[in-house]
Amino acid sequence: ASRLALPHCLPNPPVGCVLVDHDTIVARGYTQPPGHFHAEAHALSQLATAHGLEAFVTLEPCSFHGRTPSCAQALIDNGIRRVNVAMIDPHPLNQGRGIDMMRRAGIDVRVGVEQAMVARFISQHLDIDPRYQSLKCCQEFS
Ligand SMILES: Nc1c(N[C@@H]2O[C@H](COP(=O)(O)O)[C@@H](O)[C@H]2O)[nH]c(=O)[nH]c1=O
Repeated sequence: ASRLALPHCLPNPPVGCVLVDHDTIVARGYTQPPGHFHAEAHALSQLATAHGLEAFVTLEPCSFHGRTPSCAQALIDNGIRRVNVAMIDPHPLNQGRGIDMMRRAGIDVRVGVEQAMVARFISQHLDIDPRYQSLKCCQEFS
C-alpha cells in the first residue's frame, strides 16, 4: 500500500498500513498529502470500528502531534490489539516513543516485521524529508 502514497505524500515518507481481522485484510491505508491522514489514520478512517484488529505498518507510528495527530494514540484509542512495525522511525521526535506509548497502553507490539524488504523501499524517502534533516542536525549539534 505504501507505494500508492507516492508522490503526493512527499516530503513525508510513504508509509503503508493494513488492518487485519483473523488473517483477512479489512482496510489498507497509505500516507496522504502533508496535513492529511497518515497511513494508520487513513486505514482507520475506512472502518466503523477497528476494535481488536491487528495492524501492520511499514514505519513506527508517530508518537507526536505534528501537522496531524499522533498515529500511535489513534491505534490505542481505536482498540487495536497488536501492531507489527517494520522499521523504527528515525525522526528525532519518534525513535521508539511511538512503540513505547503503544506498549504502555497494553498493545502487543512487534518490531522488525519484514524490515529488510521495507527498508529497501522507504529508506531513500526517510532521508529526503528536509524537516527531518534539519531537526537531526539541530539535535546532533546542540
Ligand atoms: N508518513 C507517516 C509518518 N511519518 C512521520 O511523521 C512525520 C510527519 O508528521 P506530520 O507533520 O504530522 O505530517 C514524518 O517526518 C515522519 O517522521 N508517520 C506515521 O506514523 N504514519 C505515516 O503515514
